[in-house]
Amino acid sequence: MLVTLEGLDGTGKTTVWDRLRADDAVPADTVFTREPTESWYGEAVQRSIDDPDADSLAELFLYTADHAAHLADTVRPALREGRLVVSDRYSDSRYAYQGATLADATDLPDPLAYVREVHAPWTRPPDLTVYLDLDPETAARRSGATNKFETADYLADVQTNYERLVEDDPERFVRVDATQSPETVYAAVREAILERR
Ligand SMILES: Nc1ncnc2c1ncn2[C@@H]1O[C@H](COP(=O)(O)OP(=O)(O)O)[C@@H](O)[C@H]1O
Ligand SMILES: Cc1cn([C@H]2C[C@H](O)[C@@H](COP(=O)(O)OP(=O)(O)O)O2)c(=O)[nH]c1=O
Repeated sequence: MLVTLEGLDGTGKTTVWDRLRADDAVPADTVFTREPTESWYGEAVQRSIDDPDADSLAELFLYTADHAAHLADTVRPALREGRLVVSDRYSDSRYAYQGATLADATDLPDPLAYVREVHAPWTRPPDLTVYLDLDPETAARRSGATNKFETADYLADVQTNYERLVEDDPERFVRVDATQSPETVYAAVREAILERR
């Protein structure tokens, strides 16, 4: 089963992901992974994140290349072995974030739909996506605004895109209110994952 953690920067995804790793109720052979990855593709993505002048379309394809390699070398092999895979960010991050960036930078009529179309023929959709729901102002504050994506204005557009993704696929998503304490958020995520397994 493929579980993904999604939400704006600063919503607590990595906090939850770390706690899951230490949870005895989670199968010991679970694969914990993330996007951007630690590979050289992920390093190329990181260079683009750090470049305020990066071309938005080029950036989409860097993230997408990282996703393709991640699927081939980590996600698909683990799923073939019947293991649980938990990814801190996955393709919905591209649909939501690059959907927002490309809306500003290009004349694409529906950037979110375009990014989904690019993925559709070859990606592996998650079985369950936990969406950590938080207002853009708190998200920007918690994330410390350390990169170009972490401004409340931009995150508001990203949030609108996430809402559209949830609306289009309500059965895949479980929404968790990320304004709650870390303990309460974790308990809700844990229950959602263990229930579906
Ligand atoms: N439920 C929560 N309430 C308040 N602060 C939180 C909560 N979860 C995480 N944090 C804090 O918010 C910051 C961002 O958390 P992090 O897990 O790195 O988010 P993300 O991976 O979604 O960017 C960290 O300082 C973390 O300790
Ligand atoms: C995976 C992914 C991340 N991002 C962005 C979101 C983050 O601002 C940045 C780095 O991701 P990440 O390291 O997960 O940030 P955080 O822990 O703060 O949530 O890359 C995209 O724009 N598209 C993508 O496909």
